[in-house]
Parts: sequence; structure tokens; C-alpha cells
Amino acid sequence: MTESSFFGSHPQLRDLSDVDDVQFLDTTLRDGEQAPGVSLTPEEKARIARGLDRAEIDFIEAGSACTGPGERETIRRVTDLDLDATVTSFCRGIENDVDLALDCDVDGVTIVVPGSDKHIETKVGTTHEENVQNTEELVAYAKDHDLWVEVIAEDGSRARVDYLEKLMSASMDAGADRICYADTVGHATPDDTLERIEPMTELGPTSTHTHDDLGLAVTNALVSIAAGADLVHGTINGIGERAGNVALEEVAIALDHGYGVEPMDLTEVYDLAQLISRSTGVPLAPNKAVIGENAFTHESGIHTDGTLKDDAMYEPYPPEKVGRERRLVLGKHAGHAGVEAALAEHGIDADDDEIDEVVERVKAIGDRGKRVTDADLLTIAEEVVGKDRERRVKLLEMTAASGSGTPTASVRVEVDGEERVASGHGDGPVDAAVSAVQQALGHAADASLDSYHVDAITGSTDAVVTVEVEMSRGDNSVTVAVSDADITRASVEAMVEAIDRLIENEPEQVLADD
Ligand SMILES: CC(=O)SCCNC(=O)CCNC(=O)[C@H](O)C(C)(C)COP(=O)(O)OP(=O)(O)OC[C@H]1O[C@@H](n2cnc3c(N)ncnc32)[C@H](O)[C@@H]1OP(=O)(O)O
Repeated sequence: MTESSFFGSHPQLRDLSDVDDVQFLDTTLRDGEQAPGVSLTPEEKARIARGLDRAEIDFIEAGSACTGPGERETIRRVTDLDLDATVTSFCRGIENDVDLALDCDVDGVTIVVPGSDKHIETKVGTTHEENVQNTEELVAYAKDHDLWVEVIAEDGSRARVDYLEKLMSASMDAGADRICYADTVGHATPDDTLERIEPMTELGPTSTHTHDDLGLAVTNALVSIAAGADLVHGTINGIGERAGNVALEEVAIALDHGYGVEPMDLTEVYDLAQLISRSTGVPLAPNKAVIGENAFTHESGIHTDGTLKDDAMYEPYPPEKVGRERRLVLGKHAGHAGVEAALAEHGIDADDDEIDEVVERVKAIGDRGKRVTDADLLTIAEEVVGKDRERRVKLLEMTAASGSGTPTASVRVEVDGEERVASGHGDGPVDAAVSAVQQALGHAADASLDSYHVDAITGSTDAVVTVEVEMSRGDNSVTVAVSDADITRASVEAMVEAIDRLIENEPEQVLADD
């Protein structure tokens, strides 16, 4: 935390560390779902809403009731959950939209009315005066129906400042609980934000809704709070229209780490981010703050060495703060300290010269543009340390069939020198083959598949694919990558090799035919 605050030194801004409470309105289920191609089922929305509630998010915008009966069913699934959060629906400045929201039993509505000339005249086709009057009537109508009401002036960042004040002031006078500044198209600089939101905060409780088209969504949210806003709209993972909404986890960590303000339970955020990514099909960028795969992963030798000496050497805050763990991985940039630590983790003793030899070979794999898996490291280490290793489990043969019927597969494996044959079925050929392997291996296959990742090396249908799996059994975990033109074969080979590694030091009985 800083001694003298940049924000606090500006006459119109408050010091963020003096802010008592900032609330969040999560709109992942509404604005987030507006990201092209995203559509959530009622079950998915309910699961995400429960996660948001666990993370102590204050408001959940569950959708836009006006969208249609399917959307209303998803909103009802959320309102039925009886969450601690206040559940809202987006409504246009239309009475019927409020009625449709009421049908979904929401606690409140965000009423979105046009704010800029463009939105008033060209989009909605009304006048400035009529827009104010309509807004007043709608707020009164929603309040008469016991709803919590926030009025959002759409495209507020391109609105005329005097008109924005007039519209927002009329909304508060009509009984709105809060008003919201919206940088709908992500056009605003911090100066634009301050110019518009500061007078709004004089009128009543003010929220801020920022988008990331200029990469300024977090900055503008922070400027808004410093100018007096006390509620931030945003989405987890920053999904949303175009370049997305402000990522709530980024605002949360900036407030927490920088200013000691805790607007949500950040320890829940990583699980939530993954759930949302899986449900929406929008992958998490590896370099994304807080939730990206690389946010707490160190590969380069200098960083790994520093991190081994002091966890905080190359991290602004510990991963546990956001429900994550640190990972040290090996690659082209590895150094002696990182390799030594990785070998120790796998119980391999090597002297300094042997470690240096392993470093050289690890770098050679990296130089070929490849990731270095645990299996690569262990194979290199075994060669360098001169330890011969007998594989206990080998895949000898595999066939898989899929078509209009249930996918099936059969495998022939060698287990401690003995051949076994088994078959299985599943949701697809990979699933069927994995089931067959599990049949063949019995208890030895009691390992969990923690991650499964496929990369096509070339972009055509005859591409060689690399399947990378991470599997664990008890406290041990291992990553293995296998490349093959056949995705099923690569998947099964990778899993069999991972299991072989995991049971390496286990007694013979573990592979007994059971
Ligand atoms: C900033 C934002 O995120 S805006 C939210 C975006 N969300 C959505 O669009 C929700 C999903 N939308 C839908 O399912 C459909 O667009 C519906 C059901 C809402 C409307 O469908 P349609 O009646 O077919 O209208 P259409 O989509 O063609 O056009 C939108 C209408 O909403 C009107 N409208 C847009 N914003 C507002 C507003 N803030 N207040 C009042 N009316 C508005 C437009 O003027 C237009 O009406 P018009 O055809 O009379 O000119």
C-alpha cells in the first residue's frame, strides 16, 4: 500500500484506502452471456449463480427477462435458489420489460435507458424530454412493485454531461435506489470517466459499468470508485460484449492488494473462473491476471531460483489468496536450481554435474519449441543418472470404433510382464479406450485425471496431435505428453504412461488381477 495516494492527491478524488465498502454487481449471466456464441442453460446459470453467491458477490444480474421464455426460465432457476445476493434482471426502458422481470420473481431491476444523443434519437427514436419522463414513470412503476431499482444511462460516456445529470437526477427523484454510469462502448479515458461520474455521485448512490475496448476498464472502475462510486458492475473472466466487461477479479485484487479493500471472497474466484470458462466455452487466456494458467507459474531459471529462495520474489501476492497454487515448470529457460527442485520432487538424487547435464537436455527440448513434461524430465534423468527403469505397464495394442452406435474400444496391455485384454465403451472413442484400460489395470488405474489438453501441431485433418495429461494418485502427480496422428491412441498412451509413472514405487499387489 502506498503512503500518499495518487487518487487522494487529486482534489475531486478520494484516497482508495479510505473507502469502507465497495459492492459488486456481477453481470456474467447477462452482459457476459451477450459475448458472441455464449448461451447458458438454466442448470449452468444456477451453478454459476451459486458460485457467485459463495464468493460473496452482492448483486447478480441473472439475465434479461425480455429476451424470451427460455431466458425467463434461466432467471427463475436463479431466483429459486434463494441466494444471499440480490438477484436482478436487465430491462429496457419499457414497462413490459419490468413486467417480464416481475414474472421471474427477481429482487430488483436494472433499467437501461438511452443516455447519449445517438441512443436517444437514432436508436430508440425518442426525444430528450420524453426519455426523462418515461424514465421517471418506469422507476415509479418498478418501485410500486417493490423492486430494487438501478437506472443505467446507456452510452453515458458519450452523453452530454448536463443531460446525463438531468436524467440521473430525475431517476433519483422518482425513487430509484441507485444510478449507474455506463461506458457502454468502452470509449472513455479516465478523464471522461471522472467528468461524468463525479457529478452523478452528488445525486445519489452511484454504480459504474465499464468495458475494456481501450484496455482501460479496470482503471476506469478505480477512477469511478475514487470519484465516489460504491458499486462496480463487471463479469468474472471479463467476458462480455466485444472486448468484454471489466473483470471483477481484477478490480477485486487491485482493491485488495493495492488498498486493503475486500469487495468479494477472492479465494473462490479461481474455481468460479474455471466453471464459467467451461460453461461458456470461452477459454481463459494463460496470461490473464488472477485466473490465467501462467499467473503463478514460473519457468525461467532466474525466477525459479528466486522463488525457491523466497516465495514472494516474483509474485505480487500469494496464489492462495485467489484459491490457487504456485507451479514451477521446466523449459528452454530452466536453470540448475529449478531442475534440482523438480528432480527432488520426484525423489531423484543427482549430483551437480548430473543436474547440469539434465538442464542442458531440458533446454534442448525447449529449443525445439516443445513443453517439457514430467515424463520428459524423468526419462532424461534416468538416462543421465544411469538408472535403468523397467516399465510396469505398457500399451501393446488398441482398437476403437465409433459411429452411429455406442463407441467401443478394446486394449491389450502388459502388466508386470503379463498380458491382459479388456474392452469398454464410453461417450466417445477416447472415453471408451480409457474405460478399457481401467478394466485391464483394475486398482492401478485409480488415478485422477486432473487435466487433459490436446494441441494440433498442424491445422489439417491429418495433423499430428499432442495430448498432454496431468494425473495424480495420492500425493503424487505427473504430466505426460504423447504425439500421434491418432488422438485416441495418443490419449491412451499418455494415460498409460502416466499411470506407469505413478505406480512406479508401489508394491506388486497393486497390479494384481482383481
Ligand atoms: C448495453 C447492453 O448491453 S444492451 C442489452 C443487450 N441485450 C439484449 O439485446 C437482450 C436480448 N435481446 C433480444 O432478445 C431482443 O433484442 C429483444 C427481445 C429485447 C427485442 O427484440 P425485437 O423486438 O425483435 O427488437 P430488436 O432486437 O430488433 O431491436 C431492439 C429494440 O429495442 C429498443 N431499445 C433498445 N434499447 C432500448 C432502451 N434502452 N429502452 C427502450 N427501448 C430500447 C430499440 O429501439 C428496438 O426497438 P424498435 O424495433 O422499436 O426500434
